[in-house]
Amino acid sequence: MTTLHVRDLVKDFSVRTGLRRSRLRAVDDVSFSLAPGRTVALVGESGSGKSTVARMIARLERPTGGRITATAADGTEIPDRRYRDHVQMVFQDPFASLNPFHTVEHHIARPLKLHGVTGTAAETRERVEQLLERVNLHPAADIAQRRPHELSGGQRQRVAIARALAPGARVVVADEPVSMLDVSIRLGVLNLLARLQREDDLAVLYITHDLATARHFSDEILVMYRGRVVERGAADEVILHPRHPYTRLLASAAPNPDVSAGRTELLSGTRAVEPTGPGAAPPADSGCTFRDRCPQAMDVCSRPVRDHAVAPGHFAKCWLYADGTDRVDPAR
Ligand SMILES: Nc1ncnc2c1ncn2[C@@H]1O[C@H](COP(=O)(O)OP(=O)(O)OP(=O)(O)O)[C@@H](O)[C@H]1O
Repeated sequence: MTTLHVRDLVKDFSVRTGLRRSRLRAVDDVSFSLAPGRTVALVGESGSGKSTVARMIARLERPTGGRITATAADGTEIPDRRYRDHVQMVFQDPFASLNPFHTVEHHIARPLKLHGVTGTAAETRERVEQLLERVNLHPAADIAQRRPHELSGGQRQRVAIARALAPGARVVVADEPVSMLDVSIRLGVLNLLARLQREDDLAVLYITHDLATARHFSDEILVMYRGRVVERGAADEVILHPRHPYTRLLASAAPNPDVSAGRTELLSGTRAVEPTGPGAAPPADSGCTFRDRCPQAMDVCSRPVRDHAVAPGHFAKCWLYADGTDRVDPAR
């Protein structure tokens, strides 16, 4: 059992605008925990900082500030050298994440050997086949000898998932794991992740644009806008009763997220309300980052805003709720 703790995470990038260099705060003071058996969804439009959070968790980017730690069931911190045994990533693009020159077996055997999971060649081969069976790739012995171009996108993503599990990972960060796949196979891959999570009690961070699958596959949702988590709470609560004006805008731009309404709607995804580009984020601590687009902006919104409780376990980083009441939805 491994729990991931993300505390006060900040990432600044240096960006060139013409001849000048400026600082872009891509991730601004983000904190959350990923507990065993739980899925947290990180949602938001393009450029909100979701992938940067994922890349820092996967240690592909170094944080400018804050801390990411993993702890074992007894609360002791996992040492740096063992962090990658516990925390693994599934990337968006199954075509780019597998090396076209290597077989499936090579891709999965490598982490098994690197992380000391298996010793002999026979052991490794057996474990590779077990992992392929677990992700429903049959016949495993045959799939193991194929190269990525001989597999469909969905099969490749299953290989990527098997590879992530190979070191015995307990925390899986899935960054838009189905957005590049054919709509008809997305649900199968998400259901696979959900099953593996249940079986192994994994902690999963599911990064997506899609509010419908975020609601269906996660326990908790964090909504990011321009680097900040602007709303967080239980998945149903955030989707059915969004409080931050940005979440409301996202929800209104999304197809009906009622999962029972049917598979087509569940899979159709949300469109970005408006892409945010480099340099779009105002300087840190200069008030609400959404105020220039917010239909309910007030003078006070230029002042730094903290999380305000809007319901038990449900928070919005919004001045509308500063006095503890919901001025927008008084019925609740
Ligand atoms: N290496 C980099 N150098 C400079 N700016 C970067 C770099 N990586 C990301 N950014 C910027 O940081 C911001 C957040 O990007 P990020 O990719 O994390 O967003 P995202 O929410 O994951 O978007 P998408 O859904 O499109 O992947 C964007 O403005 C992006 O242009």
